[in-house]
Amino acid sequence: MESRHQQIGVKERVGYITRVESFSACHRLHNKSLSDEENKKIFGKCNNPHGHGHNYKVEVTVRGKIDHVTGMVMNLTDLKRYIEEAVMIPLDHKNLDKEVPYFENVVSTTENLAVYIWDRLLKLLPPGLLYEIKIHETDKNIVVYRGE
Ligand SMILES: Nc1nc2c(c(=O)[nH]1)N=C([C@H](O)[C@H](O)COP(=O)(O)OP(=O)(O)OP(=O)(O)O)CN2
Ligand SMILES: [Zn+2]
Repeated sequence: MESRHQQIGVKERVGYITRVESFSACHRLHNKSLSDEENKKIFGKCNNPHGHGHNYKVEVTVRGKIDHVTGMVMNLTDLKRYIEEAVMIPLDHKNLDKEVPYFENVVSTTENLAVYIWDRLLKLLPPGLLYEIKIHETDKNIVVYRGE
């Protein structure tokens, strides 16, 4: 069904808005179902038993219609609250493998971190808005996940 604005010929426009947050965490790349030798071979220095840390930067992008009344896809203040709940509270200053139950049996790669964040945000955001999670693990290592 056409909205009132479509009926009177006002063009519907779609926008993408992004909120960026940073958090610090430590981890170790290790798969419990593999031997120590296999883990060492696959993950190399990142399998060091004492772990290592990152200052992760997360970019959360939502996509949706720009509302004619508010001028917004969604209020960035609301997005900030959702990211606080889905990302900052569970992950900031945490040992991912030991303090985040999800990673007990899931290797804490940045790909899996992006899936974790996607799944948590999907439960909080209004339906159909979440578009992309981009994580900068380092300045050189960047992962994108779009829910596929
Ligand atoms: N596909 C993936 N590969 C790797 C991941 C990952 O999450 N997904 N993670 C790591 C390590 O966690 C590691 O911290 C990255 O190390 P490194 O490549 O050494 O990081 P830098 O780019 O900062 O190092 P430079 O020495 O400056 O190149 C490994 N692989
Ligand atoms: Zn790492």
